[in-house]
Amino acid sequence: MGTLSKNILESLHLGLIVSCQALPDEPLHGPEIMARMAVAAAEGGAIAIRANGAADVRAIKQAVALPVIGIVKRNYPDSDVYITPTLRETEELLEAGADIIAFDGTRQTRPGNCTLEQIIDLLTASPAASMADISTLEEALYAESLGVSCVSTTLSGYTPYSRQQEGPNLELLEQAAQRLKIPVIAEGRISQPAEVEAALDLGAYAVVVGSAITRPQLITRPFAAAARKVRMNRNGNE
Ligand SMILES: CC(=O)N[C@H](C=O)[C@@H](O)[C@H](O)[C@H](O)COP(=O)(O)O
Repeated sequence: MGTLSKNILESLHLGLIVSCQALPDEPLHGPEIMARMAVAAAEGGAIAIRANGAADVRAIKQAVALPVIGIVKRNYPDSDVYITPTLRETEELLEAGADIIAFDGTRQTRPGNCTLEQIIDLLTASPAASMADISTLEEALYAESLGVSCVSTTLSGYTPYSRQQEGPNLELLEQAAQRLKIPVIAEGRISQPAEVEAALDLGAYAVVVGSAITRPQLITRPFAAAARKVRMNRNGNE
């Protein structure tokens, strides 16, 4: 890792990273909207932004003076791996100027003949830092052995063999933080400020929060459900 990417990684320490992502089927899809979302996150105190797609990465880098962690979500017919699955997506993010590039760090089969090792080798030779999105402790240890800059617990609950649970997998986070020498980022299903604090106390280098801050269609649901509950109770009692 070069000095620049080392400094960027260090700037994340004990901070909140906000994931600003909206897929094509989501109401807030589009680089301009995601750039405004990133400005709002920066105003709120985020120290870095995680973003999907080269266009969003470019727009966000123009809008805020924060490091950007880039991914490209792309589905291929021959693989379940969809977060920066091949060298093609990795190159798109390098061209877009992502400071840190995150990718599926599991050992699942990738599209084409691409391997995890190839992606990490490309990033190691690049100016960007690398972040392996893992779902188990074994994957975290393996990614570290391949020379990644950091790992993130992003994929816990999203691979068929990892622990499936509603909230964040803080146990995986704690174990990885104890065993690895590189930074371990907490990411996935963190929805309360107290969980951010808990993750940092358990050894997280930094914490990523996405949906709980940047997906208003999901944030609305529990409020609407609370109103619906009252409505149903009242109607039932009338
Ligand atoms: C599994 C997967 O595809 N995770 C994606 C990775 O970038 C995003 O959809 C998540 O929003 C992000 O990881 C943050 O997590 P949460 O939105 O739960 O705070």
